Amino acid sequence: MKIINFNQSNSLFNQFLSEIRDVHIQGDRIRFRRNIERVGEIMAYEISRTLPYHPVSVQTPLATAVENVPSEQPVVATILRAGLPLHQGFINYFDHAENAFVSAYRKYINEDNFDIHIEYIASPRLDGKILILTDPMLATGSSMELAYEALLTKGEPSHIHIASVIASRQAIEHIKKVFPTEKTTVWCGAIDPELNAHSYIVPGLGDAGDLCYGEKE
Ligand SMILES: O=P(O)(O)OC[C@H]1O[C@H](OP(=O)(O)OP(=O)(O)O)[C@H](O)[C@@H]1O
Ligand SMILES: O=c1cc[nH]c(=O)[nH]1
Ligand SMILES: [Mg+2]
Repeated sequence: MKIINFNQSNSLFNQFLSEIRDVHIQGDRIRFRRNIERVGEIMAYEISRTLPYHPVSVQTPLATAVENVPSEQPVVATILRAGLPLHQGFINYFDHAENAFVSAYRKYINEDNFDIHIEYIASPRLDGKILILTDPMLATGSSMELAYEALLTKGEPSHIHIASVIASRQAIEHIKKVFPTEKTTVWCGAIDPELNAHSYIVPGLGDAGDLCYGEKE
């Protein structure tokens, strides 16, 4: 399985990620969402380099130009609700993509233990298509695993790109076990070392859904 960690090279991406993490900046909700969207835009651009391309002739006002354009458009899928700004970033660039949505949330049994509930899925057929699964946080990796399981009821994608802002080391190990190695690529902004007792990523960024949209009860 190919794992691409944006933290390992220097670019503007790191500026966006540092603002996303920064407790003194992330409270500016519109900036937080927009920074996550910008991460999605950069990741979409990088993933676009891996697509198949073919040449097309374009009529300019003066003559004909030949340009290479993608031969296939991906299906961009996200996990509600924290995935929405990342998803928006992807479709800002993949503007011809199909879209899929899955809801997943942690239902706490007690302070430290929870089950993940999937209740909603809206997706096109996925057979033979390139699937991009977006979620800003890969903590245990279970939401991503269960969302993928739910999406498989819509067909087998030809390739799966998992895109997340911050992953834990544990989630990366989990993803390696439960996704098909030969056709999965993971793109993440950083791989953090730990999970705390509530299975939050440390240092992480806090609660991505709440930072985007406010607390839920
Ligand atoms: O890897 P995991 O351990 O499954 O945790 C990651 C999940 O947690 C967050 O969503 P959350 O459950 O907080 O829902 P929300 O988007 O409604 O805030 C995040 O967006 C992931 O979906
Ligand atoms: O660190 C984490 C883990 C799960 N969900 C979040 O929003 N943050
Ligand atoms: Mg949340």
